[in-house]
Amino acid sequence: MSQDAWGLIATLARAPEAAAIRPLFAADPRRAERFTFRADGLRLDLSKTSLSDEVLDALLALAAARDLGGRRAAMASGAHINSTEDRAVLHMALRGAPGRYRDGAEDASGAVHDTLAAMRRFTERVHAEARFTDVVNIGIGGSDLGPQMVARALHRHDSPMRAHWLSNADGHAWEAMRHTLDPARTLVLVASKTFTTAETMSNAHLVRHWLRDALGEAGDRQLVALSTNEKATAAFGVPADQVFGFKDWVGGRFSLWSAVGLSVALSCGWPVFEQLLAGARAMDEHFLAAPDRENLPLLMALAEVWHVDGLGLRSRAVLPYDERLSRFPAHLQQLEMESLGKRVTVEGLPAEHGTGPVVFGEPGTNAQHSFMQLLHQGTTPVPVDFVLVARPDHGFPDSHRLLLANGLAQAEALLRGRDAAEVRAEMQAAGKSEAAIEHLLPHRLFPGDRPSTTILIPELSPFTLGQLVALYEHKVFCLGAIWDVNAFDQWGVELGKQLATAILPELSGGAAQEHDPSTTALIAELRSLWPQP
Ligand SMILES: O=P(O)(O)OC[C@H]1O[C@](O)(CO)[C@@H](O)[C@@H]1O
Repeated sequence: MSQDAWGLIATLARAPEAAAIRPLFAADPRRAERFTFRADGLRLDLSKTSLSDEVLDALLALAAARDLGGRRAAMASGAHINSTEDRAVLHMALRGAPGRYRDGAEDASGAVHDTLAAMRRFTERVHAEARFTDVVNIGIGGSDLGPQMVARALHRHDSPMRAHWLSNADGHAWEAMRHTLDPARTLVLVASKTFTTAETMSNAHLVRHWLRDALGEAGDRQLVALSTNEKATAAFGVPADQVFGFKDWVGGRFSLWSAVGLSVALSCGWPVFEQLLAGARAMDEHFLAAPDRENLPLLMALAEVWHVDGLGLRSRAVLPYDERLSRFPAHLQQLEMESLGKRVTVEGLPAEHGTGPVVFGEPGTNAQHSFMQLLHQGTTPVPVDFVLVARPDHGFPDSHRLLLANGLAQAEALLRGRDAAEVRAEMQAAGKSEAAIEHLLPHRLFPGDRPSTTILIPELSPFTLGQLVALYEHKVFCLGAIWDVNAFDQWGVELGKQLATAILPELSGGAAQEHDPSTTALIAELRSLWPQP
């Protein structure tokens, strides 16, 4: 059944005009309206893609053939859909009402609400005491990217605390940061689901040492752990009442809503964190209840299937036109590529279809002055997600108009392109000679018909950011279901970790191990350039 649906998509994609967008607008004056979808004030415009009614019907049939609805219900019911780790996938329970989601016999959201209450008490006490001005979050991957992205987006000049992010194993990061901090006024969060991640534990040791140097053993009172591994947090010396836990059914890249979000609550305030959860909850309810044809995460996923599998476009750019969302592309890189960068199906067979594309991005307008050249005139189209925010939170309306005009213009330019007649007329009007026109013409043409999606939110609030992030989380779920890959494991990160552990002693003078000749030579040269005792 799903083979037929894939077959139809392949047939539609082979049509000569399959990638064309402008003819679709020409044929349907209502296209913009008909391919725009909404959920609680968030607007998703898919009209600037080559999705036609026929293509969308075929994609919806594929989703049905893949039992998208049944798989979604399985996730919400706490079934162990993360089959390679034998775990449920219940990040929706982190923002659900008590009683809404179950983990076997347990009320999953109930347990979450106990932790939330403890996080709230802790946050409010820290703010009331006003002893700490700064919070350092030590973590990497999902224990850094999500909360960092959110806190950077929602922090204001009058927010309760400053936040700092220590993720890279590179000691230069801590070297640069420590001079900006007063140990007596700094709270340190060690965020790690496993509490074994090498980079995080290395940084945690550096920072604990710094606290103890300045404050003696009392420095440990300033350590807070956000982890599922209580034993390891105790062994590290974190006071038990400063450990905030979560369950193994929270994947790292989906964990910003859990205790891992404590840095958001501390730096931005508890009401901000609560509203963030409320926004995500609204998107969850939309995802669970909206019909397929109006279901925003599913529709975004279907557009991606069309681009990747139908049109062979293996990358996608994310351009938030809002400086506060500067880390949003980085968060999506992990969310999407760690989830969907898989080459075998859930059953372990070779994937028959293209899976996760390369995701990259930068905020606009900066992106326009770096990689947009390739998107406009490179040989392969790169679909773009534009994120626009209607109302700014500053008093510089001219800046905001300039920003929005650019975001809209980029999407328009990708779609309409620029043909020879237009370029020629422009150059003639500028007084160029015919020879110059002929010389420059090919360089100044834009093919157009390059797809983009525009997400418009009325303002960047904790609620709308919660909606936005959950929208992408559910899109990832849908793609995992359609491509038949486990979107919730990440075995691909293991090999490098193991090899690094083996190489480590060699860099401190240990016996040479067996490697490929290139690695052996590099280790030897490093040892001679930076000899270790
Ligand atoms: O929270 P932890 O256990 O330190 O893991 C950090 C990150 O490492 C990974 O396991 C692999 O990169 C991510 O999935 C995770 O977010």
